[in-house]
Amino acid sequence: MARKTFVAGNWKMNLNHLEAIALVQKIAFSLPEKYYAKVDVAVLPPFTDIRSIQTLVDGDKLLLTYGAQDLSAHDSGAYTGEVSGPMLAKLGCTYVTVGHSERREYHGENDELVNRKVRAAIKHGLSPILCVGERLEVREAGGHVEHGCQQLIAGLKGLKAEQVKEKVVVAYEPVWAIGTGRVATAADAEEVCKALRETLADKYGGEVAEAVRILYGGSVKSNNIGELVACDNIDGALVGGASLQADEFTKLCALAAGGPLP
Ligand SMILES: O=C[C@H](O)COP(=O)(O)O
Repeated sequence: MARKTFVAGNWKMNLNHLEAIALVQKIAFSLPEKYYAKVDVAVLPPFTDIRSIQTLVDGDKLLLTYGAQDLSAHDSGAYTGEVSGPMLAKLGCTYVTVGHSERREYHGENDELVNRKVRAAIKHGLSPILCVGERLEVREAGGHVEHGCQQLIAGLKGLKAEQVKEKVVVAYEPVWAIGTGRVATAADAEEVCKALRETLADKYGGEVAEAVRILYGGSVKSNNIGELVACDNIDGALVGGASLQADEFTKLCALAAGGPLP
């Protein structure tokens, strides 16, 4: 079964709820419905924007989906500042990124916590977008493939093959390519994405490995999305900066769908 291309826009800590509405409206207006047959499109805004986007998507019956950038490992309770899986599910979120390198680096998230968050997401019906990827020194030492595969195994610990197959999305994001304009070559990205898929096959079987979508993230733009999705093991992109501009993001999604440009 062919995997459907997936483009997710990680807005990071940008755009208030009014700006969020404006951006989603522009994307919805610019990307005709026919493209959604070939590409799934999601936006991942800050928590404060999600209710507004839910209202817009439901009201206008938009085909675009949405999710969050993080969730708590806990369901509820005395965890000041945290947002839980049940809260996100109630807001109609489909996806939640887990283990983004900015969470690992600035919030001290380790593989054990990332795994608890992945399991929390699945428990509440959300699809975790599990982010893995190496820092520059790891790549320069030649440890990038092993590093990504280890993070993948640790992040999925305790999950059943069926849960991985049905719910998990993997994003390979080399830290040195995020927000730097320094995109990994398609061959660099494919090398790791292929190894991630082989790791899934070893652990969960070929059927699961063939079903799971593996995205590349790190300075993806309309001028490089084509060569990335042309790779056998790259099923789309987790897009940061370029997802904040409606024209660029729309163009990128259309190209991921195989074109033509709208
Ligand atoms: O989650 C998205 C990635 O961190 C990539 O961000 P970027 O496209 O701005 O490099």
